[in-house]
Amino acid sequence: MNVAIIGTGYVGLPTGVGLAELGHQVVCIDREQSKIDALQAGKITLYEDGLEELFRKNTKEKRLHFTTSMKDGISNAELVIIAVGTPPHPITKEADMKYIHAAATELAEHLTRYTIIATKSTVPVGTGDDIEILIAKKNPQAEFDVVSLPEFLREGYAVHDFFNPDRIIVGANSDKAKEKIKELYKAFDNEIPMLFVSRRSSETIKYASNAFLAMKIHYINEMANFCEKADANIYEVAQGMGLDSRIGPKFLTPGPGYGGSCFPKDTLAMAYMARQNDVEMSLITATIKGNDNRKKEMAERIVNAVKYIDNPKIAVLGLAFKNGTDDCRESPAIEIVSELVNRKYSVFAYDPKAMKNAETLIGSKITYCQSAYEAVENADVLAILTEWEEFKKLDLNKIASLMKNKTIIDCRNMLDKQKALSLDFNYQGIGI
Ligand SMILES: NC(=O)c1ccc[n+]([C@@H]2O[C@H](COP(=O)([O-])OP(=O)(O)OC[C@H]3O[C@@H](n4cnc5c(N)ncnc54)[C@H](O)[C@@H]3O)[C@@H](O)[C@H]2O)c1
Ligand SMILES: O=c1ccn([C@@H]2O[C@H](COP(=O)(O)OP(=O)(O)O[C@H]3O[C@H](CO)[C@@H](O)[C@H](O)[C@H]3O)[C@@H](O)[C@H]2O)c(=O)[nH]1
Repeated sequence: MNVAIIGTGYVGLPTGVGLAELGHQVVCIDREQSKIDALQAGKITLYEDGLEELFRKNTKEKRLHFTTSMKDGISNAELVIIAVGTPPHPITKEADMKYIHAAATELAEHLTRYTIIATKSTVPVGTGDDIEILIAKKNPQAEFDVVSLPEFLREGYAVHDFFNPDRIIVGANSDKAKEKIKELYKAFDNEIPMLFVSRRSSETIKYASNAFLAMKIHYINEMANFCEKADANIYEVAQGMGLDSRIGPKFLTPGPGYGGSCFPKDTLAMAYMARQNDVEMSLITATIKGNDNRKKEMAERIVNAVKYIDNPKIAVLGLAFKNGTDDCRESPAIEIVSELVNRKYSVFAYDPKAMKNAETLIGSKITYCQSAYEAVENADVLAILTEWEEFKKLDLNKIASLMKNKTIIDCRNMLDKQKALSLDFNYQGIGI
């Protein structure tokens, strides 16, 4: 099938690569010239495990193409996937639809035959209806169906999740459109559950899922606070809870709060939609507030460790919003570091993948180090903010010999608490 994807970012690129690998002819369109130039030159523009290899293979086998031209991309497509950003509106915090509306308007004039327009972007309920109106207005002759095809991939696992999704949700109001989406995923051989629902239900499923997962994290973070006071262990508690199949073991890992480009913005957007529809969603509102407080609490823990020291040095390990990605959007680590910088503390940070992106957000207000050990040298406190596997393997003896004052605030429980205590560290983990 000839597929065009508008928006070649964290969703658009892995989706394009994945669909090409399934055998489709894919054109990825982006308005950012430098991104398309790089991709055309064979340079991958974001880090995702396993992506580069498949990108190279499918480009070489001529199933994957890149362009900035909407005309070149759309005019041959049977299916157009919209994967542009839907960031929070700066004032209302609802999903800002300017990129979606622009994409729909720009694509409309190039529709030359029956085409499916599928939204993979996370979009508010009713967006499919708006897109229909925009396209029909711009190109009254166009024959098309608008489908909601929400994306559930996780950053860092984009390739894995593309090929092994828990489910494919299809919000389609016509049988022709349903058949086309079935054809798109034919290579999965019916092994992935595909749920056909109304377009509005599909749009809601995406927000309902993300808000629920965010709430689960907030819940376990509050439970971790309780465990710290009650001398219980959050991992034992989470394991015990997770054995109940109604609860499940996933998304019960405590930390410094959830971040990323999805949960923070999608919970805000869901809360906005609830207000618009005059529906109370107290759990979502409490989750948003609790998660904001969580990051402040973590910054406070670090400050408390150094507040009586003259010109303390703070070492930070991890800047990405989670492991496996270079993405720092809405990263709890960035918010915590920014709070420390605002309070004029000297921060020395290291992240295996995200330093370049972190620098675009924090600038030169902190020192970027080439390794974890360089960051901890002469430090008065070490704060671990991202759950990179390599932090688990750090040599605590070496850290003890490098630090000036031996305090660790381990917001991801990466280090061995007992070992740290035996080496006379003042060690604070989360919920343990
Ligand atoms: N990042 C994730 O893990 C993830 C997962 C599931 C769903 N989503 C949703 O998918 C959408 C995209 O997210 P993302 O993280 O990939 O965003 P992104 O910012 O990484 O990528 C969006 C791309 O769209 C391009 N773009 C914007 N308007 C355009 C236009 N009119 N024509 C051509 N290109 C245009 C931008 O230049 C950018 O490269 C969002 O709605 C997000 O909520 C994201
Ligand atoms: O038990 C957990 C799980 C996650 N997190 C944090 O939660 C955030 C989000 O993590 P994750 O869900 O793995 O990353 P995303 O890539 O943001 O993926 C989420 O957001 C995407 C965009 O909508 C969806 O497609 C995915 O299904 C959904 O998991 C990160 O800060 C994690 O550190 C925790 O603190 N504890």
